[in-house]
Amino acid sequence: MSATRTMMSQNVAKDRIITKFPQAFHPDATPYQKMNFHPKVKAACTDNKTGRVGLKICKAVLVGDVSVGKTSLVNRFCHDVFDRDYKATIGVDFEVEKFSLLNVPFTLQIWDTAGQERFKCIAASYYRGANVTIVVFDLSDESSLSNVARWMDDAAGNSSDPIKFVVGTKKDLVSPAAFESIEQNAVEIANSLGAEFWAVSSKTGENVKEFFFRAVALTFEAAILREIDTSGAGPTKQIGNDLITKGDHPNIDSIGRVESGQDYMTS
Ligand SMILES: Nc1nc2c(ncn2[C@@H]2O[C@H](COP(=O)(O)OP(=O)(O)OP(=O)(O)O)[C@@H](O)[C@H]2O)c(=O)[nH]1
Repeated sequence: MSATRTMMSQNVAKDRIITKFPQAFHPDATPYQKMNFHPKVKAACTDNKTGRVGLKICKAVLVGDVSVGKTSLVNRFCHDVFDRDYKATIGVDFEVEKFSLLNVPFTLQIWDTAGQERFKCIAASYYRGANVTIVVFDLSDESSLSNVARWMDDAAGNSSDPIKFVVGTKKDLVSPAAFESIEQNAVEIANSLGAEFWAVSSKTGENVKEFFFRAVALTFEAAILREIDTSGAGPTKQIGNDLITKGDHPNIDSIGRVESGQDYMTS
C-alpha cells in the first residue's frame, strides 16, 4: 500500500471501515443482488497499480414528505443522536462522512432536503447529479408511502442512473402486524421503482448503520466499476456525476470535499 493510501485510511474513523460487503435488508426487495465486491473492483483496489482508483466522492440525496424523519436518519448515522422535537429543515442541509472500503478512502456527501412544499424549488436544485437517491417515508403514516413514487421520479429523474432506496422510518412506532402490512406495500412500490427497500428506526438506531453501509458499498462499487470502464489511466479526484466544486460553496476544499453545515437558510 502506498504511503498516501496508508495516511488516508488512518483518517477514517474505525467504525467507518467497511470490510465485508453489506447485505440487503430483504433479499426479495432489491434490484442489487450482489453478495460481494465485484472481482474487478477487488483487484483494482488491492493492487491499485494502474492508478485508476483515485479519491472517491459521491453524493447521496434524501427526499420525502414533511416530517417523515429524513433529518433524524442522517443525525442518527452521522452523530448517533436522536431529537424527539421536530425542527423543519429549511432548504437543504448536508453532512460529509468518510469511509474506507477495501483499503480505499471514500467520501459520501449526504444531502438532507426539506419536505415542506414551500422549499421544494430550493431542495430540487440539489437533486442533480446524485449517485444515490434515498426516498424516505414514515412507516406509521401510510399516506407518506403513497408519495414515494413521485419523490423518486422527481429526484432520481435528475441524475444519471443513481442507486435507489426506499426507506421506511419510525419502525419503533408500528406494531409487528402493522409493519407486516405496510412492508408488503412498500416492497411492491420499491420493486416497481427499481429501488431497494429498508425499514429503520432513528430513535432506537435499528438498521440505520446497516442501511448507510449498504448504500455506501453499492455506490462505491458502482463508482469504481464506472471508473475502470471509462478511464484508461490516471488517478481521478472524484467520480460523482455532477459534484459541486470549489467556488460553488465556501466550504469546499481543493479536491471538492465539503465541510458539513447548512447550505441554505431562509426565514
Ligand atoms: N419515534 C420515532 N420518531 C421519529 C423517528 N424519526 C423521526 N422521528 C420524529 O419525527 C419528527 C420529524 O423528524 P425529522 O427528522 O425532522 O423529519 P424530516 O423528514 O427531516 O422533516 P422535514 O425537514 O420537514 O422534511 C421528529 O419529531 C422526530 O423526532 C423514528 O425513527 N422514531
